[in-house]
Amino acid sequence: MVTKIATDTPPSRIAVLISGSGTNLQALINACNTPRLPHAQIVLVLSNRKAAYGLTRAATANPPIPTAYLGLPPFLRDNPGATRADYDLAVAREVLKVRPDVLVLAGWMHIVSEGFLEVMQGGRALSPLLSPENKGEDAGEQGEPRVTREIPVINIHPALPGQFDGANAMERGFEAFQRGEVDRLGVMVHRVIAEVDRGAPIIMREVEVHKGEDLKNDYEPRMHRTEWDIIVEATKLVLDEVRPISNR
Ligand SMILES: Nc1nc2c(c(=O)[nH]1)N[C@@H](CN(C=O)c1ccc(C(=O)N[C@@H](CCC(=O)O)C(=O)O)cc1)CN2
Ligand SMILES: NCC(=O)N[C@@H]1O[C@H](COP(=O)([O-])[O-])[C@@H](O)[C@H]1O
Repeated sequence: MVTKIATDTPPSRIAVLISGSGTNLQALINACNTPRLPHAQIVLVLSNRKAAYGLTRAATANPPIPTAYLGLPPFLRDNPGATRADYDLAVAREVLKVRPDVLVLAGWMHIVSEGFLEVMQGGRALSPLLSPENKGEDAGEQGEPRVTREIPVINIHPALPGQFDGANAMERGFEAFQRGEVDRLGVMVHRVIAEVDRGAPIIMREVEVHKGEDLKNDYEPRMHRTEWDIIVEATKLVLDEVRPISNR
């Protein structure tokens, strides 16, 4: 079934946070404006690591995608007295500037604060950056306006719900399987809540794994292929919720 989308409606806007190679970002770039992700545009790629190859993927995309780098250590260095929570609000500020319909965490290796999620949900306004009297407080009228419509935040995580929360989940899962502690592994895209990797799954998929096989040469490539499928499917699902095709 071909989805006819009125050409005068603006495309759906996707912002992506990364920290590394960006193969999941590449999957989104390749899927944009195809039936897998129709009438969609990536409007920002932000990394917390300067050397993230994903920034190059964005800059060399056709057309090039705007990029930004915002690292925690340099932020704290350049803003004496600032906190990690202030850093998260600075990241939120960059995201709000591009008015995304969805925010995708694709290999973003930084745990975001409750304050960050509140801003995305529209439950809190951004205070003028680090304004002493408003540091951390909800500035409301002095600060920038709250988002008028919640920006869903989704994350891809290389484990099944409740299995291996946190960093290095793919490696930890693989080793646990080889030790016989688990009998199935997989990957999920979930909504992001304060509790790491505990947000509601949007899509989860098992990934084939075999005793005695190699992590780098066998399991990891299989995991990535599955990730590239479900990050596109989940992003489309969420965009269809936010901007149903009929409204596009
Ligand atoms: N509040 C949330 N923030 C994030 C979530 C989430 O579910 N809730 N998902 C992560 C992605 N992720 C797992 O999918 C993950 C990423 C990073 C870490 C972590 O321990 N990060 C350390 C730093 C590690 C490093 O720099 O290498 C940290 O943030 O201090 C855990 C889970 C994205 N954010
Ligand atoms: N906990 C979060 C996490 O571990 N995310 C994982 O980081 C990798 C990023 O790859 P990429 O930079 O090639 O997209 C992916 O495997 C993703 O699942």
